[in-house]
Amino acid sequence: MLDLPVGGCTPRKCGRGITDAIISRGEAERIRRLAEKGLSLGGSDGGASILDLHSGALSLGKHFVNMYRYFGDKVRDIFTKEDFHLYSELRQRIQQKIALTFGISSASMYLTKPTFFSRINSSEAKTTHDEYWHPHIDKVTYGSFDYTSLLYLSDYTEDFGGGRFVFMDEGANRTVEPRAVLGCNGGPMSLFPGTILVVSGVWIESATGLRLMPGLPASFAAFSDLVLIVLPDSTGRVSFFTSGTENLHRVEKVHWGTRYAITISFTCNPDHGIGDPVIT
Ligand SMILES: O=C(O)CCC(=O)C(=O)O
Ligand SMILES: [Fe+2]
Repeated sequence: MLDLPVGGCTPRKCGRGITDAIISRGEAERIRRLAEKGLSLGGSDGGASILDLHSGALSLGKHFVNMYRYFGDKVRDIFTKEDFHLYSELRQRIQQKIALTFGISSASMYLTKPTFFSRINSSEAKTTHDEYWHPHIDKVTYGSFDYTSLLYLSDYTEDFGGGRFVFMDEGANRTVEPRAVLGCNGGPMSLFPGTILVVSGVWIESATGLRLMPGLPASFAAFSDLVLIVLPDSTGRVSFFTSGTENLHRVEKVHWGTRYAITISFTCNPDHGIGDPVIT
């Protein structure tokens, strides 16, 4: 295995990308069923539940349990080896896509924690864990992240309303000292042509080339060149970005229905790396 220093991984250019071309709808639906099975064992009393196959963390009421300990053999009955194999396969594909886009070595990035499924509905928040809508910077919130990816597992307007992902560029520019920029060594921000291009909308890479994201208002470009609102027609879509202050973001409140996604995160620091989950 190629063992590059962090120099081959740490973002030199900050950026964002979005693609529908690496994970099929069918694969996304299969992985959503895995999430549904796992989350059916628990679930938050409020609107936001998580399931982390790595640590076993599962929302339950107002708390979390380790589902591997709490449910024991029952967990082994509901997840199959194929489920875990698919999870690992999709993770690898996303990792390779990020490496290719940012010009780094896939072997120099490591999966890190937390990497988790999220299920959000419109129930009222019961604890702060249910408050998923706050603007945040992943590297600040989670520490080890260098690259964040989000795999969407349900469809905006079909399965749920509200719940769009929003990059908050103006806020980031206002509140962040240049010196405090994390993660991209002060380098420029890239919106990758061929992956994402914000001129009069958001262009998404698909199996047949580029296509304009459906469902955005014609007035979208008037917002700002850099504020992206990512979601419509989303099952199987992967959004990925550098995790520093350049990518301050939030999720709108979900108004109806249920929204599934998975946050898959990568670090350049091998000490913070984690392995794929295994069924024991
Ligand atoms: O689900 C999303 O669209 C974003 C989730 C997020 O921001 C996070 O997990 O840090
Ligand atoms: Fe985030």
